[in-house]
Order: sequence, then C-alpha cells, then structure tokens
Amino acid sequence: MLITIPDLLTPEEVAYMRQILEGTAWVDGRSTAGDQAAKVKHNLQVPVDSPEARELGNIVLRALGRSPVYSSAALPAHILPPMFNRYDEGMTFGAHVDGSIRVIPGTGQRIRTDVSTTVFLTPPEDYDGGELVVHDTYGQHSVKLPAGHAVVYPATSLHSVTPVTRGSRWASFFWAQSMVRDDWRRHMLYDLDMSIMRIRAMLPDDDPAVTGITAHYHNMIRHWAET
Ligand SMILES: O=C(O)CCC(=O)C(=O)O
Ligand SMILES: [Fe+2]
Repeated sequence: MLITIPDLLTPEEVAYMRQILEGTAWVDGRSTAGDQAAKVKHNLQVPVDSPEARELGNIVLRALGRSPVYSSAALPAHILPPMFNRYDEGMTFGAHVDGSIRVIPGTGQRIRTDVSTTVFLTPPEDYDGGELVVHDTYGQHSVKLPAGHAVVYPATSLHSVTPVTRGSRWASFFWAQSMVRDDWRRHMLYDLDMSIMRIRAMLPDDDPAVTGITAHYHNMIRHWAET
C-alpha cells in the first residue's frame, strides 16, 4: 500500500527547513547504509546526531502528530528520528530494501522498520529525475510530489531513487515500527478507517451502522496490534 499525504508540512515549515539545511554540513549517505544498499547509494545526508537533524526532525514528528492519515496508514508504535538527504546532479539510489532493524541513536533501542516515509522538500519543477520508485506486487510506482507532501510505503518493498539530471532533490526520510507489522493487515485497516469516515459523513454517530463498524475496526486493531 502506497499512500500520499498532501501538505504534511506547511509552506512555512518547508521554507524554514530548507533555510536550515542550506547551512548544514552534509556527509556521504553511505554512512548509514547496510552492505548491499551502500553499493548502490550515492547521495548526501545530514548526520543523524547533529543539532540541525534533531531540530528539523522534531518539526517532522510534530507534523506527523497532526496527520490522521499518517496515523491511520502507519499505525506507528515507534518512529525513528527523521533523517535528511539530498541528491545533487548525477546522484541516485539503486534498488534496495531498507535494513529490517535500526537502532535509535543514543538510546540503543531497536526498532523494526515496517513503514517507510519520504517527505519531499524541493518543488518538482526545480529538478529533473529523482523519482522514488517503489516496487510491489502490482508493479512499479514512480513518485515525485510537491514540497511538503509525503509518501508512505511498506519498508518491505524494493525501492530506488532515479538519477537526478538537473538541480538537487532534498527530502526527509524515516521509518516507523507499526503496531500492525503485516502490510496487508495495515492496508485493510486503513481502507476500513477511510470507509468509516465516509459513512460518518452520511449518518449520525449514534446510528447503529456507525457504532457497529467502528466497533469492528477497534476489535480488529485489538486482535492484530502489538504495542
Ligand atoms: O530519498 C528517498 O526518497 C528514499 C531514501 C531511501 O530509500 C533510503 O535512505 O533508504
Ligand atoms: Fe530505502
């Protein structure tokens, strides 16, 4: 399941983040990649433990907290500190699967990466190439979104970023461990939640159809969630 979240960040947040990122030190992105990914990874990143990454990461986390769509799609139990990357002309990230377990810097806590997110920070007209391509059982999905928009996809999928041929593509990316580790179950819960919202727009909240389907949603979560 691939879900886009329009306007996760406000234009002011994007502008502020870009201004801070302009002045930060960028390092080779291979520093945080596993063996296979490192061989196909050619980008730059802000060091995870830098003050800038922490401050900007908190802005992203606050934005996620405002997004019912992110909560419903990811059902996050833990979110890793958001990271920041850029692809200048000629940079790319070949096909890879993200490492399944990551450690939260500083705490040593291990997180299972179930859900991946990219938040675009550069307007699409400012660069060519740089599409995020996600492979799933239905084929390949190419994603390039306006600045401030996010895409959420299963960390289990093979994905890549096509070479940037003009300009520079900046983004925030991060992983969450979901309360529901199985992508198909998360997908069903997300579809059900969206249907409940549509039904609630048509019927009063005390209608037995609304209470019944809402109870069913919560009982499925109770059945499947690990907290
Ligand atoms: O830049 C992106 O959109 C994705 C980055 C990525 O796949 C990764 O760092 O593992
Ligand atoms: Fe990745």
